[in-house]
Amino acid sequence: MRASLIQIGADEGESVESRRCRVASLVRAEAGADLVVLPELWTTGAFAYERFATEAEPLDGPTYEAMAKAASDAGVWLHAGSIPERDPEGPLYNTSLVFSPAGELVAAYRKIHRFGFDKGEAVLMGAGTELVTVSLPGTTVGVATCYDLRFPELFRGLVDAGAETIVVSAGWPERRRAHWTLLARARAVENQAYVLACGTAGTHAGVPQAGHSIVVDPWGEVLAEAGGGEEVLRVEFEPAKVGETREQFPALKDRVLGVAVPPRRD
Ligand SMILES: O=C(O)CCC(=O)C(=O)O
Repeated sequence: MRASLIQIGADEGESVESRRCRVASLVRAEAGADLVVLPELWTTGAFAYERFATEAEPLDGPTYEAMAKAASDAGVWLHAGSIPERDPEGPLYNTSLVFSPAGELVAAYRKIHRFGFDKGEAVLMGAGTELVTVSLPGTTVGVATCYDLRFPELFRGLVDAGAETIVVSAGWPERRRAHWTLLARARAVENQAYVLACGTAGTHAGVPQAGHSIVVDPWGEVLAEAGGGEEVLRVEFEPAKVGETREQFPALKDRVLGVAVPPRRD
């Protein structure tokens, strides 16, 4: 399976409309790949909080239109990263969109773990409540977004739902780059799954981005890793390796569920 992770920047000097056109061309240029992945909130930048409301769009808005067309023009499965979604009946959501090679929207995932503690996304957006998987030929893909990477139970839930490849779309800051790499590898090892994690480049809203998009195999080996700037990270991987790894080293079968938790003593 050939995957291309398009690590772009979300610089304020570029309008959202021209970035959308640029990203659509980059996706089209990946014709021949099976799966193309974009980062989190690439229209606005994940830290450009004041732009979430002004640039929010309905699920079938301009980013949907452009990405559906780019996916079908290129004939690829496209994880189009996330948009600030405006739900007419609710709050904003940080929503990832996945398109088939025919340009149909096959999944929308509202980020479950919102980042920012008492500010930013955590207060400006609503939390998703549903795990999302998508069946691609040869592998089932689980969908996660940025801060979700810190929550192993979400990934285990995706594995329980059949995920063998987990795509993480992110806008991870440079300051915690070491966590990004470590957590991507940890999630791959503990779930014996491929992890394809696509971040952003450059700086937006004054926050330098880590870049370093990464693809990790089910044994925890790094198959490919980007640098810090804009880059298309291309990788070829073998989905059957998930089943082989799980069979040869069947740690997932040794899970002990429902262990009693003692009361806290503090
Ligand atoms: O967990 C982190 O360090 C970064 C998370 C983040 O930037 C996000 O979810 O937007």
